[in-house]
Amino acid sequence: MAVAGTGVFAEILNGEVYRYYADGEWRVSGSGKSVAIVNPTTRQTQYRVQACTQEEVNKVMEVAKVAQKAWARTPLWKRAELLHKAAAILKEHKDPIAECLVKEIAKPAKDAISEVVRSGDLVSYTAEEGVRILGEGKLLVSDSFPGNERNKYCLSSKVPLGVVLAIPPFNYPVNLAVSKIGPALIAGNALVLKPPTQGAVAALHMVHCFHLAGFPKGLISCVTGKGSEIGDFLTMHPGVNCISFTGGDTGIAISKKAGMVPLQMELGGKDACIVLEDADLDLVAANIVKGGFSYSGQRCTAVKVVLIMESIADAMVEKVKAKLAKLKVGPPEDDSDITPVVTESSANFIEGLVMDANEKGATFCQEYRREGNLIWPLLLDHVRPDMRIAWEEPFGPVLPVIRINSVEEGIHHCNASNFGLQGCVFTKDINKAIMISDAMETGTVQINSAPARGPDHFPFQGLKDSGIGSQGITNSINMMTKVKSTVINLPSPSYTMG
Ligand SMILES: NC(=O)C1=CN([C@@H]2O[C@H](COP(=O)(O)OP(=O)(O)OC[C@H]3O[C@@H](n4cnc5c(N)ncnc54)[C@H](OP(=O)(O)O)[C@@H]3O)[C@@H](O)[C@H]2O)C=CC1
Ligand SMILES: O=C(O)[C@H](O)COP(=O)(O)O
Repeated sequence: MAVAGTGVFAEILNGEVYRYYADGEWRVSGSGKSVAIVNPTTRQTQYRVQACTQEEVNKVMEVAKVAQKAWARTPLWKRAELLHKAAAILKEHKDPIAECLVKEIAKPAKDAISEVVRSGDLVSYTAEEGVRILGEGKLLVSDSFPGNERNKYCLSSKVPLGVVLAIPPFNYPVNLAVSKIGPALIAGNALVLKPPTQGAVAALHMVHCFHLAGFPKGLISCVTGKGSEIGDFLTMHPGVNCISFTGGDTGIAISKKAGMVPLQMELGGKDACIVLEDADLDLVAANIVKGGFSYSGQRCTAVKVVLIMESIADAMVEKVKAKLAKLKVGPPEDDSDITPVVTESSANFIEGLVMDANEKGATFCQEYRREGNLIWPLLLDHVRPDMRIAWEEPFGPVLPVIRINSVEEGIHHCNASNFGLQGCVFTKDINKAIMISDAMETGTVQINSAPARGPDHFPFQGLKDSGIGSQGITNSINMMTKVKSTVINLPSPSYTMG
């Protein structure tokens, strides 16, 4: 397994501390401080990154603004060419980047590799999509509006915003970074990345792939440091023209602090899985286990509450229990299905929800078991709305089952949530499925499959507290542009072929 910080990546490491990236160079912060990244499995410090200063952020923003002007004059095909290069380098070096994901966020080795490959594919698709949708504009003629002659032509096109600030979360520090970086760059913007602390080194390796591809100096920067320390300075910086954020309710706070800039927010979720009496229970069980427990439930699109008709609940619970018993629990290096959650505080939060459910009488389908940050998969049955886990997002391998006696009850619970990211419904009746999908107040509804963001060109959006705007490659590109109109005024009306 290629080692992080070696080979082509050697220059990003300065002794024990990874450098930050600014003005086309790998640098050591003047703060003289660094941030520890604790391996969730060993609970020992694995890596360290720079704690960048506000002065360094100011410099990065200044340089980004200048670089962006030159970049906006770079032909679309050249922008796309560089993105394809970066994608290829990313995939070529998937092993050391995947190793960082294993060590920083305890992502199972196989999932870590697929995150990097998926990211390369996302960057390439973005390059192609950007050339298509940014290569065309709109022509409007004045006489389509009542009272006008055809003496005005309006040419409108999509132009860059300026400097995009990208802030991805720990659970996809590469994929949810490039899902912002690619669209920003193809649209002609500069990009400042603030990676999550847990996942920062994987992100720095990813940034180096863009550096190796030959992007202009200063166009891409990556500043590291705790979000709680440097985050507000970044999101309220006057040099920022757009913020693309993925994470928890931090995003809600950011949306209240940010200036007059476009916001793309992908936040938490409480994705409901509604199961009707005619559902294929083997399909349901497989999707509940995959959807609820992949990456130990640390996915915003994870199944977070099962709303199942009472008459089939016992049978479904038995099937899920049998599958959960077969999951491998252990370190990410061994490709375990269930690995330690990302931090001790996360594990403590999950435990709090479990204890609350226990005090209020939920049925434990397995013994609750935790060793350090490792929590064994747990299905809680007969969960009631007075239990915190009915509403809160554990972001861990714990799944509540609420038994319902009507579809309306299921839809009501789904819509009573403050979240509105995704949901899913299992039934053989497609008419019912469509009606339920229409009734669920979520950005996406999956019919007969667990929620998922991928494939990455699908629109992906959260309603209510789950987000602002829409991701997915095309929507992200469009969101990172604004419209410019140029109106040609003719001396007199002119009608072609007239
Ligand atoms: N909708 C979606 O697609 C996703 C949603 N999520 C949600 O995020 C949560 C877990 O992810 P997690 O990474 O812990 O989320 P957080 O909101 O804690 O962090 C997300 C990012 O924001 C940064 N950050 C923290 N504080 C600030 C601040 N004041 N200003 C600017 N940036 C800041 C973090 O940096 P640092 O790490 O240094 O604190 C990190 O890079 C869950 O609620 C989950 O549902 C997660 C992934 C995807
Ligand atoms: O942030 C997340 O958790 C991701 O958006 C989920 O992506 P996935 O559904 O493709 O795992």
